[in-house]
Amino acid sequence: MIDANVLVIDDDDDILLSARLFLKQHFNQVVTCKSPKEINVLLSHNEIDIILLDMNYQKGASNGREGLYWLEHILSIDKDYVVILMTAYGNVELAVQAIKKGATDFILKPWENEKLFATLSAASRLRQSNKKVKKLEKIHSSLQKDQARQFEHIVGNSAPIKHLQNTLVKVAPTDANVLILGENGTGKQVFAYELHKHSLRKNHIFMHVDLGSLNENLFESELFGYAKGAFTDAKDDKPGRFELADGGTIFLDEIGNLSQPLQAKLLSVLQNRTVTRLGESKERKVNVRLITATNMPLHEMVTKGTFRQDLLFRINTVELLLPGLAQRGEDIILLANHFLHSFSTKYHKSLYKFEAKAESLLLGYHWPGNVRELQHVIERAVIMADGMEISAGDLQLSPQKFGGNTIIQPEMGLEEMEKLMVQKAIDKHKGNISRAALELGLTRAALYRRIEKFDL
Ligand SMILES: Nc1ncnc2c1ncn2[C@@H]1O[C@H](COP(=O)(O)OP(=O)(O)OP(=O)(O)O)[C@@H](O)[C@H]1O
Repeated sequence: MIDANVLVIDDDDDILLSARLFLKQHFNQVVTCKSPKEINVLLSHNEIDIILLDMNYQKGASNGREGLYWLEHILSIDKDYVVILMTAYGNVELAVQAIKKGATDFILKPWENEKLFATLSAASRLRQSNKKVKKLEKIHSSLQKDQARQFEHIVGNSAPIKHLQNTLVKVAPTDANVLILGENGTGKQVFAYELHKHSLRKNHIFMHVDLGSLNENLFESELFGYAKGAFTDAKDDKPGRFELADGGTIFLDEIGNLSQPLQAKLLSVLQNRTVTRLGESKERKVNVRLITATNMPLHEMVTKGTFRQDLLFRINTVELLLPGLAQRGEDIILLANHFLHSFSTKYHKSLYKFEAKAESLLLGYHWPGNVRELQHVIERAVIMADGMEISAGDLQLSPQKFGGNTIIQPEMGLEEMEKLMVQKAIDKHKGNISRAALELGLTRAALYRRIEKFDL
């Protein structure tokens, strides 16, 4: 039994009866009707997959014009309907014309049952694959929407973030290969997606591949695909991520984790702009924009010989270095408020601000896990908090967790803490105001104002 529903439209009762008797043995559901005028109602009430359509309805008519008219009508309702026309010998040319207009096939009357079955089962396979494609298109577009929602925009007002955003706007539409460097949780993925969103490929796919999660065996089959029979489990042909990303952007995350042999394989794909599926010799052209990211020191790794210099040169036409959160002082409260509002909505709370003590704590913390850690801290605090404000206690940041040799304590006031951070940055950079300002996420002028204010 084939899992497809067939609609047969013909003005001849005998034809309808014999079609129904035969098709019922092979197809899920068979609906018949005498007049094409009922098409709208029938299609809106039944899940029809295949339509078997006669070409002439009015008495004595043989020019097939009605069939063409109803064919167009059906395809205007949904272009993915599979329509098969029924025609007498003399009308074969007309049937060919109908195929040009979008019919899938035609069958000659009187039909042989075997031929009718073969035509309809091929049609049902086509319908199934049309449905699959539609479903995948839907998944794709909803994934893209999800991604867009998840990374609505880059939150940040500090000098380094503004500088990065300026660079991003210039680089995004160029198709240049971009390497994003930065510690864990600094927003490398957010920036990669933002680059895609501002590129000329924005309406195509953004394919994120976490290279860190692919072992030596999976790397090639996942990235370049395989042919049926290439290995024991290869039951079907499968395109790799590069082919799937064709026309769009491929984001290779954790590129610093690649072993030397895999670096060589990747380099050859990037140089030739073609991939070869495992078990095949055919080279397939791929047109992708490449963005890579890592938290590993790639330049140092090149010096040590653990990362190929030629691969680095291939991927780093433009480099973006994302600063750690602790070096973007100004952004901490901005991001914290951003997360506060989104988690408040998610957990149906009416929290709208942080108590002053809580803000001081956030500013003084070391943030080794960067923005991701801040996001988790705020999520937990929103869940724990009572009332309208997040208190210092809700944050659950213990003094021991404050990094380095800092002497910042949670009970300090905001001003005191700010003064200490400014002093620390100036000491660390041995009085170099530009570098200290960059670390604090301030302009030089803003840092000078604070130096004056705190009499440093
Ligand atoms: N500037 C930002 N604005 C808004 N959200 C941000 C920003 N930076 C990071 N985030 C959020 O912080 C989390 C971590 O960011 P992301 O995954 O991009 O970091 P990453 O550097 O790619 O991390 P990893 O190296 O661990 O893969 C994400 O949930 C992201 O949405």
